[in-house]
Amino acid sequence: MSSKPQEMIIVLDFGGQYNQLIARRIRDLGVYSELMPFNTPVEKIKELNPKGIVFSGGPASVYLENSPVVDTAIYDLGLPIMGICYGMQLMSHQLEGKVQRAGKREYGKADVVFQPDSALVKGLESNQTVWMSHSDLVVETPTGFRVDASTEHAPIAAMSHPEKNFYAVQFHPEVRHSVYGNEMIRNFLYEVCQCEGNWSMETFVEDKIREIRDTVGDRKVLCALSGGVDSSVVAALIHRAIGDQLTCMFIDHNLLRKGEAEGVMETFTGKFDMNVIKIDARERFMSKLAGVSDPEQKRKIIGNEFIYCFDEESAKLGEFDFLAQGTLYTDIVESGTATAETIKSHHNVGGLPEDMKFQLIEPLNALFKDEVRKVGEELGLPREIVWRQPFPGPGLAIRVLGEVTEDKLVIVRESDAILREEIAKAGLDNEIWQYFTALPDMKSVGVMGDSRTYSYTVGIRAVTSIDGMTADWARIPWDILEKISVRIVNEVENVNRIVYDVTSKPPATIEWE
Ligand SMILES: Nc1ncnc2c1ncn2[C@@H]1O[C@H](COP(=O)(O)OP(=O)(O)OP(=O)(O)O)[C@@H](O)[C@H]1O
Ligand SMILES: O=c1[nH]c(=O)c2[nH+]cn([C@@H]3O[C@H](COP(=O)(O)O)[C@@H](O)[C@H]3O)c2[nH]1
Ligand SMILES: NC(=O)CC[C@H](N)C(=O)O
Ligand SMILES: [Mg+2]
Repeated sequence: MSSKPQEMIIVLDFGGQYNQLIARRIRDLGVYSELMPFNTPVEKIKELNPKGIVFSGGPASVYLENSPVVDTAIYDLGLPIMGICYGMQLMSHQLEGKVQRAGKREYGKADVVFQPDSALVKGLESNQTVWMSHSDLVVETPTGFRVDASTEHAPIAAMSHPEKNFYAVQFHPEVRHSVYGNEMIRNFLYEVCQCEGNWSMETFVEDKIREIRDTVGDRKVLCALSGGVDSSVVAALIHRAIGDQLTCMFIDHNLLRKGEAEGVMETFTGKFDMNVIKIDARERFMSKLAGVSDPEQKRKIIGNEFIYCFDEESAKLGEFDFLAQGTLYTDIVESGTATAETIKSHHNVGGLPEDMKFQLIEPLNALFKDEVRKVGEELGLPREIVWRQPFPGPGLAIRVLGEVTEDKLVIVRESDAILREEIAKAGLDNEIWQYFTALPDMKSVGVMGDSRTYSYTVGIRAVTSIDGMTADWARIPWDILEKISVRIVNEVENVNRIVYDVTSKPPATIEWE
């Protein structure tokens, strides 16, 4: 499901770190935008009928063999194009300008001077601070292009072909350090692409509802419901679209937090007028996980088992052609794409079995968590669902490092419950984005009641974030950490040591597996 009835800007992805931010900024400026692989066929682009295209940054060098390129037919579509960093270099290279390695690399802030009549800086100051990250440079513009801006080390820091509506910048307008970056993107959207700006969460909801109705017709949809933000929003959206053609299925795989199974059923059967079924799949997940300790293998087993479970259980209820999931863009990019490396296979993307028969409905798959929360608010979902902390589908299985056993699950479940209780008591639950305990496969020596212990260490992880793509460790006050530590060691058996994870993402990730 990716047909877009509205104005759209396509961002072609050349593998840069900030690419997802480009699409994000464009949406924030009121125009729908999606990131797509750089090799998306021109035919597909034409079909989507975008108002313009952005070429993103990326780590490659255009003058080397096998670097990613676009089909040159793209330049003949008559569409505005904006090239950013690698995107600028590519435009220059393919239109027969010249790119070479720079004498001096530029990383970080740079002062750029624009020609005041460039469309990108309409209404803005010509002297600006921008953020650079490159070691190659355009040294000759292609025929018909003009130089729009320079920095000390980059005489061609921006260029354009105004008749063709091609614009290119060596710096990164999508990052906040580029002071007028957002305004330059706005100028590209509204001055160059002549967008109207008809995208908002409200129109997003309307479009998705229409799209779901068109796709589903009178058939039935099974929604994988975890009670988390994403699947709750998906369920509400689909319910609005097709009413009781929707059945939600919540799986208890024995990897849930304390009280979660009961809590989710209570919320959904009490507050919503939806069909929600709980499946007890504790046995089957545990038996499949027995003896497995590799994180990726665990994730794939869980992803597969989810689908087999949905398949078998839904067959008992009738015929379901569609499976709806709360997949977000983050899940997709971390699972690995044509250009992005696999960081971890999210169960709902990289963990799906090849022989799956359902057709997927994933209305949120271009969005980030904070955008999904806005959709949830737009749909009128209760605060406690919209602002719930994320909980991964593979659940406690990726918080018990190595092999998952009942004994170890008890330790994470109980310690997590204490952590959550204390964080709530301290009133920190709205400030901290996600918080949980993890059980590294590690024992150490302690002394309790004059006796030697040789027991497990529990790790506390708490992070602040906006979208889960990057995160910082939360500065929980020491006295609260102390309370949590004392309670866990006293109340959870087989634990004699607590550590606090003080790494951000990157270089770590939020979950430990
Ligand atoms: N226990 C479960 N039962 C049924 N479906 C699940 C379960 N856990 C996860 N899923 C499915 O996998 C998807 C991805 O999980 P994920 O944790 O990213 O999203 P979420 O649980 O909806 O939201 P949140 O990120 O807030 O936890 C869910 O949206 C849901 O469709
Ligand atoms: O549904 C999910 N299925 C998964 O397989 C999965 N792995 C990580 N997460 C959640 O994603 C966010 C980013 O996690 P990481 O920094 O650990 O990659 C964090 O919020 C994680 O809890 C998952 N969610
Ligand atoms: N950030 C980028 O897009 C870098 C592009 C190119 N590899 C350079 O170093 O100049
Ligand atoms: Mg979840």
